Amino acid sequence: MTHIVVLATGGTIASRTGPGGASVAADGAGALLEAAGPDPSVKVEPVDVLRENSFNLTLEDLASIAEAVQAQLARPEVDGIVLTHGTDTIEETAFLLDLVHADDRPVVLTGAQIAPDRDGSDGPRNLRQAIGVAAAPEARGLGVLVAFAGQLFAARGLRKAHTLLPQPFAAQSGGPIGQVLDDGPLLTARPARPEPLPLPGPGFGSLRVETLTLSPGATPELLDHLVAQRAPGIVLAGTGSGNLNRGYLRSLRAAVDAGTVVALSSRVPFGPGAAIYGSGGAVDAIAAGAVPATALPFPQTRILLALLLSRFPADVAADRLRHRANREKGI
Ligand SMILES: NC(=O)C[C@H](N)C(=O)O
Repeated sequence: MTHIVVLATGGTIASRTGPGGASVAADGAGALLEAAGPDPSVKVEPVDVLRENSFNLTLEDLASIAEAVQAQLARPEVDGIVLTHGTDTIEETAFLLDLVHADDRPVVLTGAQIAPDRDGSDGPRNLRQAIGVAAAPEARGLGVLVAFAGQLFAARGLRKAHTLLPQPFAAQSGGPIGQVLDDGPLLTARPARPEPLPLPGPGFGSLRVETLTLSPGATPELLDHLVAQRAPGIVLAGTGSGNLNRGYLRSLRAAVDAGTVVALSSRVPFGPGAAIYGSGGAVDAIAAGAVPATALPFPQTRILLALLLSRFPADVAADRLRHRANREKGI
């Protein structure tokens, strides 16, 4: 019988209302499976990894989740993995798992927008559907996926695009790769996937890789501060297709000279970055030494940069980032 492991990490799918009325992660994998109901065609094994709302997760937690997934994939009897997770940062965890995934067996993330003790909870159905995807032969070889509200997304390019709607997710470019029906996935696309990277290095959990978002009047003082603190990596979420402003350029040059890897991304949720503008825009930022990351959303650019910096010296990490985060290079 197909054997699926369900790893639980918390999130709204596991949250219960506390005495003050606020929702907090509480349920473990066993309770989630009980709520989802039995599927006689699949053997499902519950495993608890963490019990956190995903806004509390650290890079160290993400590394632990990656290790937990690897430990399950090391078991030949396991056919697929489901990971339950808060929706706030599912795009980061799913992407990290996808970057290091070197296996045909599916890893499918899911969660909920409405907690199990609130009216209309979507968790049990999402979990049942995610198990159906993880058990489906056609999901093999697709890497790490997110099954949510009847749709299936590739991890790469995923965005949480709505705070509260039952379907909070969207793809940065394109759309979902299929639907999730109650009897399994209906695929309409196959995600292109680059070669897997090594698992996070020992320093990953404590790496200071920060994101700065550009906006009218934004000053480079926070960038200067991070460089003074010796942050090894910074992601700039520029306006539009990845623009800074004239006042940022000098600090950016100083950051790059100090050995900080600065990735240039965009604060816009959809569409690729592009080097079009001078006068403080992306053309000048790249000339000043920022590494363009045009084909990834900025939260995922940060995860890729942190993973690379945990494994390679800064110059190699910058080079790899350039090759892996730009659509001109294929993916
Ligand atoms: N819907 C959710 O899961 C959101 C929740 N705040 C979390 O990410 O843990």
